[in-house]
Amino acid sequence: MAEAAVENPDQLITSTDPEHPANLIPSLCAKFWTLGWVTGTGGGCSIRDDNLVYLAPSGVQKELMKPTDIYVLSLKDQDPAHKQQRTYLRSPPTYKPSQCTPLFLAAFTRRGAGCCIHTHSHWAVLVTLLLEAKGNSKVFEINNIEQIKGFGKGFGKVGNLGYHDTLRIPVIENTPHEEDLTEYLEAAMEEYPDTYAVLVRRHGVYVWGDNVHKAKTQCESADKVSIYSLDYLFQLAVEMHQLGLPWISDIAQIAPQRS
Ligand SMILES: CSC[C@@H](O)[C@@H](O)C(=O)COP(=O)(O)O
Ligand SMILES: [Zn+2]
Repeated sequence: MAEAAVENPDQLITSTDPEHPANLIPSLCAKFWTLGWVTGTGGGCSIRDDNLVYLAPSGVQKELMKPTDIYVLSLKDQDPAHKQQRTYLRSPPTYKPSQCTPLFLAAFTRRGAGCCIHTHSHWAVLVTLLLEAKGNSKVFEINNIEQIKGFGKGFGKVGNLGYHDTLRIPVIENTPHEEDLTEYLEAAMEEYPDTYAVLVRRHGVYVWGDNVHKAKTQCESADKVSIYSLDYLFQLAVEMHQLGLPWISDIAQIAPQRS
């Protein structure tokens, strides 16, 4: 791991602004820990601010991270021919960068995302297990649920999905090493160009948005994605399954009755 020459690397992670990525990543991960989305060392998130990418270290309890633990790299200074040899503008002294780094970078470079969140949410894992039991299905599909309207139609598209539209999230198989997921995540992005998320079987989910707020909370207009909405849908789907209810239904024909 090489480090590029920057006069004062620590300046890159020093700010009193709580919205600065070096402050936001630890506070988001602490919040995600309370939701069960990051557990132990699993899960995490990364933020891109223009050309700068902020990343957590690997193998640390993500909810206990500090701004001084954060890595910073310059996206344009990475050599696409040598993906494994990344150069960092700023590295904490005793860690390695998150194993999720190449997956986060895929969201930034291939989708222009400003934030990518990786959770180990129970609901995400359970959905992938239910799909495994349903013939190892490679896509989660759900329609006719109001919350679907919270999702944009897709990368570069204007507007949101409608109530009767089908939300599709591809599922990739887990690999023993997180980095090895990258090629499958990239292939899923190609196959499902509109998706804002990729489920990883028996592991969790990667979700991205064009900025941190869109990735995390907003859900009311195009090109916005909500990890909260997504986790809500995963939970709903698991509970629908427990009740014997299908995720895809054909109720578009049923018009509301006026008395
Ligand atoms: C419980 S270990 C989990 C890791 O292998 C991985 O899945 C993960 O999400 C976090 O990797 P990390 O390198 O610690 O950022
Ligand atoms: Zn993980």
